[in-house]
Amino acid sequence: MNPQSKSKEWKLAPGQEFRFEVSTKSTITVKLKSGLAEYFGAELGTDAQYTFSGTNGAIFSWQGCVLEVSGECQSAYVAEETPMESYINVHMGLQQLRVQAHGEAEEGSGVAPRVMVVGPEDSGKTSLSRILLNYAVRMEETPLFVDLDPASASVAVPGTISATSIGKTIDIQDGFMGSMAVAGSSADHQPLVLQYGHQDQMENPVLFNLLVDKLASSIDMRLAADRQAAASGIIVDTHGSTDLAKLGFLEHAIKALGINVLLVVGNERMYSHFSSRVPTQTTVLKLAKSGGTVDRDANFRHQEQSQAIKQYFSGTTAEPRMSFSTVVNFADTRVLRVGEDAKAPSSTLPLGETRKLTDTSVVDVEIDEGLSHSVLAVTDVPLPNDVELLPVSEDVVGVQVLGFVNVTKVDMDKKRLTVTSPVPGRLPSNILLYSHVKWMEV
Ligand SMILES: Nc1ncnc2c1ncn2[C@@H]1O[C@H](COP(=O)(O)OP(=O)(O)OP(=O)(O)O)[C@@H](O)[C@H]1O
Repeated sequence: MNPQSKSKEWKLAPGQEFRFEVSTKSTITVKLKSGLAEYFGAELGTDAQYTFSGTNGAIFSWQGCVLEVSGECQSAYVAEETPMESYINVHMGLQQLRVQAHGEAEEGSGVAPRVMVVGPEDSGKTSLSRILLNYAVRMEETPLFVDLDPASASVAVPGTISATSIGKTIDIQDGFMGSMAVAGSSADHQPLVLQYGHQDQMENPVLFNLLVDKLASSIDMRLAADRQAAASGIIVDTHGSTDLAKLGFLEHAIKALGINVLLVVGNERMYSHFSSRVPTQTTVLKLAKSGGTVDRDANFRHQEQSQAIKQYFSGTTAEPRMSFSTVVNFADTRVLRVGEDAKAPSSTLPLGETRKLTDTSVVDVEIDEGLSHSVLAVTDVPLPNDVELLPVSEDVVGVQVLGFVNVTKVDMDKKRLTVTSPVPGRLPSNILLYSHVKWMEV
């Protein structure tokens, strides 16, 4: 531990990095006094000051700089060794592909980089994705960020997968969600978000892979309509695991998303595994893990997830947002869930009835207190003419999510639900998609 309570100057020589850990109970402020520096690839402004709380981070300088840091860090030090040279080399290789793809975009024949970052937990995959996206944006590219990690969804709430066009560097303080808040409501920049409803792919592997396929075809459609954006390529962040059972999800996604560059961070075994399994057109590169990455325990991860959901409903430090309460009658609302009852043992079925449900069947969720604090997805799925019928699974599975609501009250006497939403007014549809993710404002 190296507690830093007072304001202190940190001098970085070229190629050095200031690493810090700040608990959720304290806040630090960082100012760039002189020179140039970047936070996971996004340049720090000279007049700006940045605050961090409940975060581990690193400020790197290619040219050298002086930083002024005030507040208490759990740990703070300057590192001389970083993998940034190898990361910028990867960026330059990707940028060459983009330049060729832009040149050929008119004919539509350029092969843009479709990059996936894989590796163990806490190996720095999200940080590397962020660096590569920021470097691309600084070259005036508009890459698509694809987040396939439902446990620590960066762009939306946990339990989802998404694809987002990155048109400006990722917000230094507030991360991907901060960038989303600023991106506003321009349709082309709206993230494509699909509700999975679990944080672990193993909960419903069939559904997870199906959602990846649906996301991949939505991405293809979006990029087919914008060849310049297509030439900027995609960068895919993934869940961290070396578990063989989970590598199959990555192999599936590599094929579905047409990945042509696979970056394996900090794991020889995964590198060897994928080298012999990816399609021939996919280049597999091995990259070192940064010595700065911090192993987060379950408690820290839980706090980060709560923080992400809070950010969704209440905005970011830079752009706080109001949330609005809406009351809906049970009778006017359907909460649908995909697949789970398929796991009920056959013995629980009525005599003579055979199982008809599959992992992607749509089932009604009974509205009762069990829904309290649930984070439900808002859709525009139409209700069938006969209200007794369930919407067909094609309408529900992989449908683009419009937003989320948080169930704050279930009134069983009055048969009413109170939900909060970052958007005022009535819900666009009375069909909500269930998730196991729960959250309560504290
Ligand atoms: N160079 C660095 N210096 C200090 N902290 C860092 C550095 N690189 C990454 N971190 C921190 O280490 C933690 C793990 O990094 P990151 O989230 O990028 O890993 P990951 O592999 O994506 O994790 P996951 O297991 O969730 O997939 C994060 O808190 C991140 O902010």
